[in-house]
Amino acid sequence: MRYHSTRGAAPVLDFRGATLAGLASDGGLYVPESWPTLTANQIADLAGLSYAETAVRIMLPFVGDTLSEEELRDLCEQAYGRFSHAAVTPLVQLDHDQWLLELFHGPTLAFKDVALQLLGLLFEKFLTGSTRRLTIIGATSGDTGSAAIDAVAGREGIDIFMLHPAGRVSDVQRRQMTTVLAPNVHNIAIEGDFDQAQALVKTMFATQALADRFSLSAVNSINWARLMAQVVYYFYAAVRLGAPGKAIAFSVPTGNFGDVFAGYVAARMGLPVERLVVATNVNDILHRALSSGDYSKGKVEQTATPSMDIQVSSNFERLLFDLGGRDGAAMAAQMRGFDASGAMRLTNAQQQGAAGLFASARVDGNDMALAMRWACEHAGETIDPHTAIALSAARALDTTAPVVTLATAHPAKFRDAVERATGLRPGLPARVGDLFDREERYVTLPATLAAVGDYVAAHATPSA
Ligand SMILES: Cc1ncc(COP(=O)(O)O)c(C=O)c1O
Ligand SMILES: N[C@@H](CCOP(=O)(O)O)C(=O)O
Repeated sequence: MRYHSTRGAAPVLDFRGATLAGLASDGGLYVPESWPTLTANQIADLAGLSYAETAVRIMLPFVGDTLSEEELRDLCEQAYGRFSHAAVTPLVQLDHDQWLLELFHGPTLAFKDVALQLLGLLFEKFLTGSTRRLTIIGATSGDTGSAAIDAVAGREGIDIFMLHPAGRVSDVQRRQMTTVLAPNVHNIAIEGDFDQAQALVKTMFATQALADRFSLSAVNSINWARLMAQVVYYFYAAVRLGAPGKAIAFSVPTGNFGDVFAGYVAARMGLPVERLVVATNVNDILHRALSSGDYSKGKVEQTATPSMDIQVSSNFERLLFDLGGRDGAAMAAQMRGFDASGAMRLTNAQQQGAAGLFASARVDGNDMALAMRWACEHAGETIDPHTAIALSAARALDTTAPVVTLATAHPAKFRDAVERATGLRPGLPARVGDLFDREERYVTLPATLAAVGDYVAAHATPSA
């Protein structure tokens, strides 16, 4: 399998190259040259397989010849062996047609572990026997940071620099990052919001002085391997609910558009997906884009769902590229316009293409709290605020298909918000039980390339 940049001007790479590069050198995002498809029989054959084996079947075509099937199986078994639930991503029934897909049974209690546990192992595998070192630069609104740090802490040949917006992540989220004291882990609180952190990461990739000296890589969902691993759970859940004989709808709490784009990939691969609901909080740029074609930035509002306090959704570019006829030059021009003005209009092809599969909803704090209370009172489930945003949208969806809400974080990560809405304060699971007794280490820096770039240059190890 070959990977092309959405902006058409970066080298075409294989899976290993795209994984190690993270972001394409022209500022675009790598996408597979075509979507592999599964027949109805191949989808039916997934029934009863373990999560790790399902992952091998779904990911093998994307990996191409960069790993053998046995090597991929070994990595999947290691990655998903660290989850605390035997089903890895279990389904929980809430109502006759409403389901939760619990994605938070990994080491850091959010859906990011599903992909990042595997990505850490892929980095290690691809670096074995090479003198190349990786300098990973990432931005987090709370969950990617801890999952990425857990996946690479202490690994040979890797330094990780993780930028989070100071004061805008929950205490549990911050401590899950800043109490990891391995020497290759560098936490930076930036004086700004997530969009500024993400923009800084992309600017550092484009800064020659850094790119020439360090082999930069990404752990955010700009890295294709992240999304590839997330496609798996759409198949795993849908097959358990009757696919390929039945179409399933998914409601996805959305910020950077990575998780829901993985659902789009599953649909392109042949999974019968009735609808993908893009559920946003009041930072609703994606809801406006999908409902009216207006993709224009507003100011980032701070909410009880901090991981979704995002206005610029990196992976939306992948969708627009695919729906717009895969024209790299046109995509580059559209993104240049957006970077310059903070706004763009979707083309007719992009808007109509999206309308065939996606629905969207903007859910405010009040409806989020109502959904949390409904889950508690109706089904005895305590859910986190991000999941509640998607559940609220799922319950409003007009469909006869089963609706699966992606439960993206453990409620204990957002204990204050859960308590405010339901009166219940979730306890921290045993695996992170001593979080508040651990020492923290991080620096706080202004959100400028000069400050953060200098810090990275001073603390990273140059690549051989
Ligand atoms: C708990 C939680 N839910 C939802 C999201 C949004 O997912 P995405 O950025 O893939 O759209 C995030 C952040 O990525 C998150 O941490
Ligand atoms: N919500 C994310 C933001 C980064 O998203 P990613 O999926 O692109 O890594 C977070 O929690 O950090």
